[in-house]
Amino acid sequence: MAAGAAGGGSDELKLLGVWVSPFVHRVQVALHLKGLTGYEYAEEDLTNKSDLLLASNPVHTKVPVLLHAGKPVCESMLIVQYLDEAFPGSGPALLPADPHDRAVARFWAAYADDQFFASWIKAFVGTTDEERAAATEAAVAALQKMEGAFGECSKGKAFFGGDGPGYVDIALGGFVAWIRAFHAVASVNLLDAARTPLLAAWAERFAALDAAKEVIPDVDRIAEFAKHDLLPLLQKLHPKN
Ligand SMILES: N[C@@H](CCC(=O)N[C@@H](CS)C(=O)NCC(=O)O)C(=O)O
Repeated sequence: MAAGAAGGGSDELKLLGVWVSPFVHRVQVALHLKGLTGYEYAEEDLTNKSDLLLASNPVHTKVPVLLHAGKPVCESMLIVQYLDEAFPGSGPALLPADPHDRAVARFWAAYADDQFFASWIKAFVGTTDEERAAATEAAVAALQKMEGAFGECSKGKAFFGGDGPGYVDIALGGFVAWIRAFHAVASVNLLDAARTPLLAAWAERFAALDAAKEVIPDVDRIAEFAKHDLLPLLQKLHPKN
């Protein structure tokens, strides 16, 4: 996929992913923003992982993995940082230049995973209504904190990264299509404009980016996956949970 003009050494890039993964979408959006669109994409079957995935990410055996000239980089947000460092001349910098702003951006990107996503996933996999409701509430509370972060990071501009999307936009933006799919499937709008007006407007802007439109699949397709395939897949991958 994603043929197009190979920019700055992107012909040496290979991405191992699955089409529906928000973590893979982060990397695809970052590659697009950097103009590194000539990479090779390999779709994984998580129930039958390729030897390349197992060898490239032996610790977690998860996607995304980015191979650059054959050398693997694992973990979506570490891959985004790597792209900034390995391809400084390609596209805009995704992390801020100022060291303190960078630290703040890394803090909120980690928060999106450790607080927002970690709570929200239980709204999908929770076994009781109470568990799922508590998880949804915790996910909303995390987004309310990120509403405050938006003001701090954007300094009144359109994105966490300022005038254009950056590191935190990619971190949270990777989840926007899934948040919309969750709305469709569970009838819960996590990005309600009454509760988090800045983030609700930001999500519209993020979803309208070419980089997002070109790499992130339709919400309906993700919603179908969430409805029918997510739990069986997770049970197959992690039978003891
Ligand atoms: N923290 C990782 C999370 C990646 C992740 O959870 N990937 C899932 C797909 S969405 C996966 O590969 N799961 C395979 C497994 O659990 O065995 C990142 O940011 O890259």
